[in-house]
Amino acid sequence: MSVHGVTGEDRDDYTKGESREIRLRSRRLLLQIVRPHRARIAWTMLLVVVSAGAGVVGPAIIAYGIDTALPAILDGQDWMPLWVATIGYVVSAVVAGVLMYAYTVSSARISQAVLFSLRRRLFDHTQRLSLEFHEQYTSGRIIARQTSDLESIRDLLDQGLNELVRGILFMAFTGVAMVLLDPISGLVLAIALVPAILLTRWFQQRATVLFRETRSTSARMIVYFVETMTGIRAVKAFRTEARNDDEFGDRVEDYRLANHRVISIFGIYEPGIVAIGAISIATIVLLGGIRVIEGDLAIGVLLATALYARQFFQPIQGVAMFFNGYQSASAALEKISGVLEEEPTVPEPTQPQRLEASRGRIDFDEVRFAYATGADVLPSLDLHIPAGQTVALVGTTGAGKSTLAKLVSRFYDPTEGAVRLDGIDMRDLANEDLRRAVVMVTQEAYLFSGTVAENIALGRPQASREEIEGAARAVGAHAFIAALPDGYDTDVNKRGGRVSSGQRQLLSFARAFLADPAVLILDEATASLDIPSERLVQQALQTLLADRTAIIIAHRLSTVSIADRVLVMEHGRVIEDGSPAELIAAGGKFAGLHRAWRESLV
Ligand SMILES: Nc1ncnc2c1ncn2[C@@H]1O[C@H](COP(=O)(O)OP(=O)(O)OP(=O)(O)O)[C@@H](O)[C@H]1O
Repeated sequence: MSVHGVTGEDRDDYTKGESREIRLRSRRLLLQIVRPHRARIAWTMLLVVVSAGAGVVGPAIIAYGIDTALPAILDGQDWMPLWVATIGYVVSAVVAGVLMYAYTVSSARISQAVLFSLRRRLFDHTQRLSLEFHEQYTSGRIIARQTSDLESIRDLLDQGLNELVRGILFMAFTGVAMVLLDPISGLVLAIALVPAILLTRWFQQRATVLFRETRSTSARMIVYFVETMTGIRAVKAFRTEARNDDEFGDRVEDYRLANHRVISIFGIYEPGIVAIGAISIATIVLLGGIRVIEGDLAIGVLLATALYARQFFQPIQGVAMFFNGYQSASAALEKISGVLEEEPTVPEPTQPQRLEASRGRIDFDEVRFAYATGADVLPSLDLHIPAGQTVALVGTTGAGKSTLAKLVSRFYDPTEGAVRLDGIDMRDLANEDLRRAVVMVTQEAYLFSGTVAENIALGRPQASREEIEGAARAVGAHAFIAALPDGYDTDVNKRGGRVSSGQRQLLSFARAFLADPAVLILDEATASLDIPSERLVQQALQTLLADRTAIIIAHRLSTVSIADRVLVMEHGRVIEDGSPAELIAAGGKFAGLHRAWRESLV
């Protein structure tokens, strides 16, 4: 099975080769992102090495103070060594502090830069991917990639990595200082390290399982929350609140239990490490004390080794925690690298043909089309639409009307045959020209956050305010916009800026009017409007469709009357094709539909 891109993302039964492929992919991504910061990384490493070194000399200076500086004063009134020890201690502490500050700032800069570029790349790339990808890879998963996945990488970079590097260096330097000062105490510490490592391994293994459980229970909880709230209308309509409460309660309880189990292993691990530390300090003090009494060890060295032993175990928990953060961050990076590996299924041509001013002729030449997941939706379509014609598509649900429209907008490419605009195969057409020539107005008439004017201006970003108003007037939207609290500057998401579904349609018509494409595809909204709104929308439509090629997926038969030509579709084939009057006269399927509609009106 393939693990390319997002395929197999939800599987947890990867073979060794597949896991390796995924690991390599995310490592490649990491290297690409980190490469521009090589110089800063080297500098940051230098800072942390020197600061950890400076942080470790303190106890050694104390040993020097006690064993050398104090006797010098007592024996010969020589205060110099004590001054050296005091100043040395202060200087090392200040140097360690300043370098630590520089290290923290510098490493934070790197992690911010890495996150920033990852975030941007992910956004750019996801946006560029074709509709086919988005129709399969749900928005919930895209959101998870941009939020929780990036956050777990951020956590690792911000805290985990810092602690790991600093902690390991600190332990290494402390261990070396210990061996240099007093090899016997160093040996005690080395022996104590064995149970500490065993305990840490046990903790890590348990924690891996338990942290995975907290992540998946939390994801289940969030998914349920999002699903319920996005489907709030259905929840209200079917009164499912109580059942949802129970379901959500179960998920919260699972999450609580998972957290509880995590806390209980911390309850064993942390005191365990403290106890190992305490026992090793006691042993060092006991063995050292005996040697001090026997005159084999200086008292200052004993104190220093005890201090070293105490600080030796401090970073170990941070290091253990790093590996947990690392696991979730690397899983996140693997998923993100999968999304970034996806290629647009509708690629831009490498040598695009330019089409400065499209006239709007559309040809389907022997087109066969099937979605990646299924059988032929359009088995064989030969359709020619001259420039300027208004074509209405009617037919049963699932007949392939939207699919035909998606091919004209080049959201998909045909499986066989070609779709041409003014004789040019769409696959060869420059993206920019295609987007200018063909505009699709979808059913939901989506409004982005921003003002009414900004929403209309999406059709042509450089349009002036006069042109925006002109477009609104042309489609009959000016009157209601002017009545909004701030007119064209009303925020569509704020109170008072809420617009009705008919008004929403008029705004999307104004947007399309401003874009002024040669070909307009319109997926008519299914929601029925009241009669005055419907009349308004019909009038707006007539203005919008004048002088351009139009393909309307007609859900309202009233719309069909303004079409030059009607195509009746069934199972991906055009079964009737002609002007509305011709089809009514022919007495076929359309005539039947039309009769039923006429009768429903009276
Ligand atoms: N993204 C997709 N992936 C796989 N199959 C799809 C996809 N979109 C549509 N289909 C299938 O293609 C067929 C045609 O769908 P299409 O949406 O073109 O029909 P339609 O005529 O527009 O229907 P409706 O009037 O209900 O919108 C259907 O059988 C549908 O299940």
